[in-house]
Amino acid sequence: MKDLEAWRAAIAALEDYHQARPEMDMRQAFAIDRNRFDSFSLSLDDLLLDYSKCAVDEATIEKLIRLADAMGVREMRDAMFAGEPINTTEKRAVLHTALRAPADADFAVGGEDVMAGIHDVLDRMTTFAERVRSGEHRGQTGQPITDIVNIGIGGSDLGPAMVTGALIPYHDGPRCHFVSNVDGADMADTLARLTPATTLFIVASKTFTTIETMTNAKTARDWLTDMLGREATGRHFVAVSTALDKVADFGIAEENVFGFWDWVGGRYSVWSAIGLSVMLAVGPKNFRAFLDGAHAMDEHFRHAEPRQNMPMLLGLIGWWHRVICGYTSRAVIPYEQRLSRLPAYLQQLDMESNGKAVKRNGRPALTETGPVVWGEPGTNGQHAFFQLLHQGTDIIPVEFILSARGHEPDLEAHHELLLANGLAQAEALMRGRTFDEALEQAYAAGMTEEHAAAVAPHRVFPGDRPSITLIQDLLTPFALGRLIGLYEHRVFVEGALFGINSFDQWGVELGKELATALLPVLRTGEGVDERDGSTANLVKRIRAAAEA
Ligand SMILES: O=P(O)(O)OC[C@H]1O[C@H](O)[C@H](O)[C@@H](O)[C@@H]1O
Repeated sequence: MKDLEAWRAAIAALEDYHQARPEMDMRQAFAIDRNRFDSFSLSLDDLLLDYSKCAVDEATIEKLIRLADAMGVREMRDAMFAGEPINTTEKRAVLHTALRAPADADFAVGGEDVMAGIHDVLDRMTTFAERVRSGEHRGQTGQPITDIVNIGIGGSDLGPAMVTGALIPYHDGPRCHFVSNVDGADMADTLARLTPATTLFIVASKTFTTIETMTNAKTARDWLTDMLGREATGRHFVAVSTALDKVADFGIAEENVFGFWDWVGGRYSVWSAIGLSVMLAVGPKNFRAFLDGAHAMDEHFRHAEPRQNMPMLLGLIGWWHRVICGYTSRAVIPYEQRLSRLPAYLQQLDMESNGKAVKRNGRPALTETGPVVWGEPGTNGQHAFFQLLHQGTDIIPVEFILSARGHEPDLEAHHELLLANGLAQAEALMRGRTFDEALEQAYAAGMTEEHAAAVAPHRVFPGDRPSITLIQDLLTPFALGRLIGLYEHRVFVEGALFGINSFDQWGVELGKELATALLPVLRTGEGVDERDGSTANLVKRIRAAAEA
C-alpha cells in the first residue's frame, strides 16, 4: 500500500458512492444508454471482455482505478516483472511471466538473467517430446510409448490436466493420464488401463517431497519394475522438479530430469517443465503457441492503461463485487466441455493465492479477501445449480466463457445451441422477470386467475444479477494461454488490492503436519487418547473396521 490515507479515502469514496446510489436497474441502464456495451467492454485481438452487465458506471470505474493507484497496483506489477522478491514471506521473485517470454526478453532475478536457463529447459523438453512422439524413444522392451502418466498434485497436476483436456482437438501424441490423489483407487484405476512396456511416467513435483506424489511415484515404480526389472526406470521415468538432489535420491538419472526454479509458484507452473505432458500430447509447436498466448496477455497487462487493461478491469470488478457489494463467491462457467477442469484449476489459482487474512506487513487484512471460486461447464450447470443463481437469496456474480466457434464443424447446431444458452443465462440473470410478466405468462399458459396469482411469485426472477462474459473465436492453444494469463493477472490485481501476498500458501501446511502426526496413530492406535475427543473416536472407528 503506497499511502494509507489515500487508500482510506479511495475506499470511503467507493463505499459512499455505493450506498448513496440507488440499486442500479440494469434493464433501464441498457435502455437509457445505447452505448453501455461499448463503454464497459474491451477487446484484445479476438478476446472480448464484456462487463456491462455489472452494476458499475463510469464513476465507479474511475474510483476503482483511484483505489488501484492508492494501493500501488501498477508499481507492484512492475516489481513482479522486474524480478523483485514480491513473495516476501518466502523471499522469492515471481516470474512465471518469464517462462512464456521470447528468448531475447529481459528477465532477471537478483541481477542474473533467467532467459537462457528457461530456453535451455524448453529446448530439452522439445527434443525429448519429439523423440517420444516420433517413437524414437522406446521403452525397455523396444516398444514405442503410447501412454503418459503425470504423477503430481496441486499445481503439478491441475495445470497440465486442465490444459491437455482443453486441447484435445490438438492431440496427436501419446495418451495422457493424470494421477494425483493418494487414494490408491486413482493409481489402481489408471494402471489397470495400461501396459508397463508402453507407459512413461512423469513425476511432477516442485519440491519432490509432497507425500501424495512420492507415494504414487513409488507405487508406479514398483508396478513397472515388477514387470520389467529395475533397469526399466531409466526409459520409463522422468521427473520435473526444482529439487534435483531429491530426484536423484529417488533414482531418476540427471538426463531424465527437467528443472525449474523457486520463483515459479506451483499454481503458476504449467508454463514450465510441469507442462511436459501437455507438450507430449499436443507437440512442441502447440505448446509454444500456448506460451505465446500468455505472453500476449503479459504484454497487454504490462503496457495497457488501466481503463483499457483487461486483467486490471477484471480484478477491479472482482474486488468491487467482493468488498463493496459483499458477494462471497463467484462462479466460472465455461460453455466449453473441454474446459471442465478450468473451475478446479481456477480454484487453486485464486483461492490458494488470495484466501488469506493477513496483509503483507503481517497485520490483519482491512477488508474481505478472495472469494470462493466454483463452477461447472455450461450447459450442465444450468440443470444443477443455476436455480440458486437466478432465484436464491445470495447474489453470485457469474463469469461466462464462450468460444464463437467450435472445433466440430459437422456439429454446428450443437455449438449454436450452446452459445444461445450461455448468452441467454447472462441475459436472464440481468433482466430477471417481474411479477406482472410472470402473471402474464401464467395467463398465456392457460392458468386460471387463482392459479396464476398463486404461482406468479414463484416465477419472479429478481434480475440485476451481475455477470461477465468472455468470448474468443476458438479455443486454440494461443487462446487458452491468453485466457489463463488473464486469470493469473486478475488474481494478482485483486491480491494487490487486498494488500496480501498472493504467492505463498501457508494455509495448506497445518493439515499436512497433522496428517504426518496422525498416520502412526491410525496405524498402531498408540497415543490415540491424546488427540481431541472427536479425532480420537474417528480413529477408533476406522481401526475397528480395519480389525473386524
Ligand atoms: O509440486 P509440489 O511441490 O509437489 O507441490 C504440489 C502442491 O502442494 C502444495 O500443497 C501446495 O499447496 C501447492 O501449491 C502445490 O502446487
